[in-house]
Amino acid sequence: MASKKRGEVQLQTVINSQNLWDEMLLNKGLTVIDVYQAWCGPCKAMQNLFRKLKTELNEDEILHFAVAEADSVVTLQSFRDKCEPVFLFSLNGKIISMVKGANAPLVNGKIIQLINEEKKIAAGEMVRPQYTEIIFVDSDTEDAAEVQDESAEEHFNIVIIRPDTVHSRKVHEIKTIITKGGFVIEAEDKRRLTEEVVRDFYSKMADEPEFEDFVAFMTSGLSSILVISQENQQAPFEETESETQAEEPSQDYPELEEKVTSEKMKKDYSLQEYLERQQISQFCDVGNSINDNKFIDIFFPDFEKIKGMKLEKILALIRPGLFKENKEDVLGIIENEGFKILMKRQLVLSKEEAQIVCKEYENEHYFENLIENMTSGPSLALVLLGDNGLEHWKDLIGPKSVEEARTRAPESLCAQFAKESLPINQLYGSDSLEAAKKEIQYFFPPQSTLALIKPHVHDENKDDILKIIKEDGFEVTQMKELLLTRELADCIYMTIQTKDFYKDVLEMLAEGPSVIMVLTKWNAVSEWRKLMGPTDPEEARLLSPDSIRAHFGINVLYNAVHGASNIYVAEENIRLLFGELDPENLEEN
Ligand SMILES: Nc1ncnc2c1ncn2[C@@H]1O[C@H](COP(=O)(O)OP(=O)(O)OP(=O)(O)O)[C@@H](O)[C@H]1O
Repeated sequence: MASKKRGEVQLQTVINSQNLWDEMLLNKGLTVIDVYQAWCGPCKAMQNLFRKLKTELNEDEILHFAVAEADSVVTLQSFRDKCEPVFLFSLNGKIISMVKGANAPLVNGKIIQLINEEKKIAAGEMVRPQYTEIIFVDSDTEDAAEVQDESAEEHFNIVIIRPDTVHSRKVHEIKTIITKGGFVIEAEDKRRLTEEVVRDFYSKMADEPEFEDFVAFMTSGLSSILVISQENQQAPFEETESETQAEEPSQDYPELEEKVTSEKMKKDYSLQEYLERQQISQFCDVGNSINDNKFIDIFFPDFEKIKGMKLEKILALIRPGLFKENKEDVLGIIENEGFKILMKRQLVLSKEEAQIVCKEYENEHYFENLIENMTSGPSLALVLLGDNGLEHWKDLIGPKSVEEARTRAPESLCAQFAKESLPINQLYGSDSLEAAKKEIQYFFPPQSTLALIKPHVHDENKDDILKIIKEDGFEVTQMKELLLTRELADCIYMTIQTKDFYKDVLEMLAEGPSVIMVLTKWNAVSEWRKLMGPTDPEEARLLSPDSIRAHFGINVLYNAVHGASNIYVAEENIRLLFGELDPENLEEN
């Protein structure tokens, strides 16, 4: 190590015994520990970064740096005889993170993130996150793989598609361009961003003169949020062996930073670069990878569960014979198999409809009989959503004929629920995803309704209501916040203008902005009225306890939500508040 100049404050505490390690754990705040081997010394290249951070952050009370010799500290025995540098992050005595390799940008980002969090926690602005403590195990054992290594973590990018782009219905187009570029959309949702989230996500722009207007714009309507990963992507920041070996202790930090940064930029930048090349970067914003995990937690709390899933929507049909006798058994099996029933419709098929769902039997001698049977009583059409839904449903229902099912797939629903009257599978499923799309459109033609969340509903309850709406299979096609003028209120509440209580309704609407939405789903007008529940929340709590008014309504005036009374009013109000909507591909956005 270079000799210290007289008077120079020591940057890193040296830990070369277990006692000193235990003492270090008593540090308040964050301690960044460079674990080194006696034969090669600590990572000189990173010392410049630490020096810079120490000066810039000026947080000596809560930011400490240390070097620890793996051979002298029992706790660090799993790091002995390794040539790769390792950086540990100890927060108030607990090792909560680790970076392998001299990855300057990652270490830099981690320190800034943890120090900012410590400051916010001290100021009472945030609750301390639940970090998992890293327990070191001998690297020769299999358990070693369980140690959390930030450098080898999977990385995902958050992309926010701006409200004006969602409003002009370009989301589908943008998603198609993104997937054509080899990127995978791991999760997506549409929501109105809160001011806090916008300020945090776009914090780099905070000093720009028009930032306040930008915040107002970004919170004005629905944004579309995507989590993106790149197929076959090498984990970002993961260094190859040659890169690691090239990092000699004698190297200068600026060169190293440049090398690692350019590596980071190359991988991290590719999505941004691709969006720019495709000329769509003005419609959407890519998060910075240091914060992306935090925003994934905010937007998709169950991301760990859904990532990697191939959620597919298909049309399924329970034919008349089975519907009549075993409907409940089959619905139970469907739910047990992990499918979500998005829509359900009991209908007596027309001849034309029966031909669609019996196409695979058109050359069979019993085809005429089959069509007759199919049109003789009610069937149940379902829209199912499931992981790998298309194949899963095909496997579950089995072959198209009972004979084949009995020999080849006796466990299948076809064999289990065979009816002697017809030799065919009593269950139908779409043959491909393209066919599913067409069939769903045919059997469940989308309809739109106007919905409103009234001004008295608190922000957190608005989010809960939106969640309920989406879980009920509605697509939130449009959304904005608006203070309803007398003129607009008169149009929305045309039928109650002569009632005594109308003046109370006007006063209630004038209390603040309402959230105005276009909700799209099959039979949307009546489905939304069903989800809202009876006008009076008291009655709702008795008769429809799961309804929105039962949960969020206070009294008959402050009853949380409104819905158009019929399709004509819905269409007229949507036109008034949002202009003409393209009826094509309503579910595509
Ligand atoms: N008796 C009343 N006193 C005060 N306000 C009322 C009363 N009846 C209805 N309202 C208010 O007027 C709104 C419109 O009344 P309407 O009879 O059309 O009920 P609705 O169709 O269930 O509700 P909405 O039209 O809001 O979906 C109600 O949502 C409620 O806020």
